[in-house]
Amino acid sequence: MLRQDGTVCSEATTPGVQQQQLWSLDKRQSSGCVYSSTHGFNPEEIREKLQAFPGGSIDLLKQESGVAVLTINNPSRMNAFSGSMMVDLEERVSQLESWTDCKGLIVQGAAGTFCSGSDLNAVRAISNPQDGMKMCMFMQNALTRLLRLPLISVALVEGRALGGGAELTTACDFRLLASGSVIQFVHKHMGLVPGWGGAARLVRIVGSQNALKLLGGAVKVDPGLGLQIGLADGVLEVPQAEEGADTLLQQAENWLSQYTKGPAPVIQAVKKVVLSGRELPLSEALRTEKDVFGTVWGGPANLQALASKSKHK
Ligand SMILES: CC[C@@H](C(=O)O)C(=O)SCCNC(=O)CCNC(=O)[C@H](O)C(C)(C)COP(=O)(O)OP(=O)(O)OC[C@H]1O[C@@H](n2cnc3c(N)ncnc32)[C@H](O)[C@@H]1OP(=O)(O)O
Repeated sequence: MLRQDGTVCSEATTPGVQQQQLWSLDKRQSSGCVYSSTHGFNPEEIREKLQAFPGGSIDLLKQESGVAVLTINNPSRMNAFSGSMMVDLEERVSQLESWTDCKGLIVQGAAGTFCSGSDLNAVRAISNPQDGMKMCMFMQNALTRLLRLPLISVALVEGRALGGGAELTTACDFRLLASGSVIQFVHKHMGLVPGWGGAARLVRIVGSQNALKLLGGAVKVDPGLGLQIGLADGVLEVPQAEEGADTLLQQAENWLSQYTKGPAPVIQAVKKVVLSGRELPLSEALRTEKDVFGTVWGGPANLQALASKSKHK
């Protein structure tokens, strides 16, 4: 399925799907539409419905460094996702898919907290099964595309990441937790289970036993537990008021820089080969790795490295 920006959405990412359905290499990016018209999914229809629930924004800052910052910005609602913010998120992901110099992404919340999930006012208004499923498919598409961006992403969790907010953290490659923060899959308290893809991704991050505990017990994951089970990849200290201390965002950028140092095409290729290794059956993953290898072999970065090595006789 061809999106407006020319990228291709796969019909489905079922095992055995051909590599070109997962991404179009000439577009140098992965695509991640899980649902399309064949699943009865009409994105225009759900976008219109979601736009009826305004409030807040998803702000994107693309930096010269190749690292972007995406901010969930609805502080009066603890950064809960209004309907219009869900549409905003899809748009920002499309912008990132078209950013050829991308290397990294930090996802954060505004005003000292991460995200408290869906806006409950919107949830009440679309609580019928049909609309709920459409919102679910819309957000699964958006978050799958987010995770499949050819860059290295990290969720910077300060304060609380609840419900859909907890699911959003799993749609990033890594999670950095500020001291005192909590990730909590509160869905059970709502008589729900994750619907934005958070359960499927959580099992792949922490394993099915830990995922069952976190979902079944609506467990509050603090930085210590997060490190212990692998949901947290690092813990950041909330800076005191003293002058000159690095902000949490600066700390997160410093942490991420160890993985985004180098030419953008090489960083993008690294993410693509890991993506295919994670999502494709072995033979297809090997073929994809060969294709991605071909995009960097003999490329500028490779030739420059060879030239510099040739001096070390
Ligand atoms: C697929 C998952 C998805 C879904 O099923 O669609 C979900 O995510 S369901 C929603 C899951 N989220 C929650 O259940 C969290 C609800 N919020 C809270 O539990 C608390 O607000 C808090 C986040 C723990 C913060 O508590 P506290 O510090 O006491 O502040 P307040 O509760 O007073 O919140 C301040 C302000 O923010 C509003 N708020 C907070 N969360 C949401 C939300 N998810 N939707 C809408 N509004 C939210 C809260 O109502 C307060 O507003 P005012 O009363 O107008 O001040």
